[in-house]
Amino acid sequence: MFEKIVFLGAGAMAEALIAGIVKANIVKPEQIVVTNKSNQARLQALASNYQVQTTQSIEQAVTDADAVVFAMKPKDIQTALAEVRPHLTGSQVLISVLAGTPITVFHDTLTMNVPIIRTMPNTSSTIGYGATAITVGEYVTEQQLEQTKKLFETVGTVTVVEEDDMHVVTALSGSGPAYFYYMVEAMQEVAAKKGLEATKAKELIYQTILGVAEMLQQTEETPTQLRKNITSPNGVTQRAVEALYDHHLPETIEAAIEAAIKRSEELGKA
Ligand SMILES: NC(=O)C1=CN([C@@H]2O[C@H](COP(=O)(O)OP(=O)(O)OC[C@H]3O[C@@H](n4cnc5c(N)ncnc54)[C@H](OP(=O)(O)O)[C@@H]3O)[C@@H](O)[C@H]2O)C=CC1
Ligand SMILES: O=C(O)[C@@H]1CCC=N1
Repeated sequence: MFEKIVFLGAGAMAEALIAGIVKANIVKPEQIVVTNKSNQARLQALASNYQVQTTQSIEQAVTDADAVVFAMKPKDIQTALAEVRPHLTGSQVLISVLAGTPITVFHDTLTMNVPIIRTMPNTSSTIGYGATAITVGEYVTEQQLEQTKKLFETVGTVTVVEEDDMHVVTALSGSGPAYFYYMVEAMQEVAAKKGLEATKAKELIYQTILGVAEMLQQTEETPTQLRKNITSPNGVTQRAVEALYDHHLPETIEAAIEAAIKRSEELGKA
């Protein structure tokens, strides 16, 4: 495994990965170094919560690292690459979690033959249930690829994809958790309107969504069949599903995914 992993960026996604990696105990917290642009309080919070190292010095962070994770917003990548470039020795693998941003942006900006692995994780990595897609750039060694896969496997599943598929992947699994949270929010709001106690609604809804995920994973059934199993002819579910259809659920989902893909493409061109 990597001896020293550096996170450039200390936001939500960095924390999700750090939390999962530390919990999985595959590298020790002291082998993880985190830095950001300026928010000292944020670094202190991560150090205190996960016992990781923090620094404001890019040089100190990057020079002897063997993996450098780029976890800033896409708009900040050019500045970050300019800061990192003088400290690249050729032995670090660069791992990007940036939405939209193609591997060519790294190569073109750095004008160096550095190994780059582009990933699209999601925040469920925090608890080891992440879904990470990865795509491998030129110059990546077999060992660097295996180590990177292993790293992300400690926080969930890893799916290797073509770089062209990264936009749709981002729309499905990168942003995907937000769609389900939104649905849970809406269900909780209706439950409240109907007068069901919030703790009871929460218990029922959370267990329902967990059960759905496990049924999809554990049974051999398709989602269509699983849905049909619940839908008694002329029963309660049928009415609900018809209402979802009448309110254009499939088109709504498609519109959301198309909008996400479009934004991912825009970020890639920016
Ligand atoms: N959140 C998510 O669910 C997912 C996010 N991603 C990707 O992860 C990346 C980060 O997203 P997220 O964590 O949500 O964003 P946040 O805004 O929460 O965090 C961004 C972090 O980047 C830091 N930063 C900015 N510029 C630099 C720099 N030059 N060098 C080092 N650090 C810098 C910021 O520091 P400071 O606070 O000091 O300004 C901050 O810690 C994005 O590219 C996003 O596309 C990918 C998959 C899922
Ligand atoms: O919203 C975003 O841009 C990032 C990418 C996937 C999830 N969050």
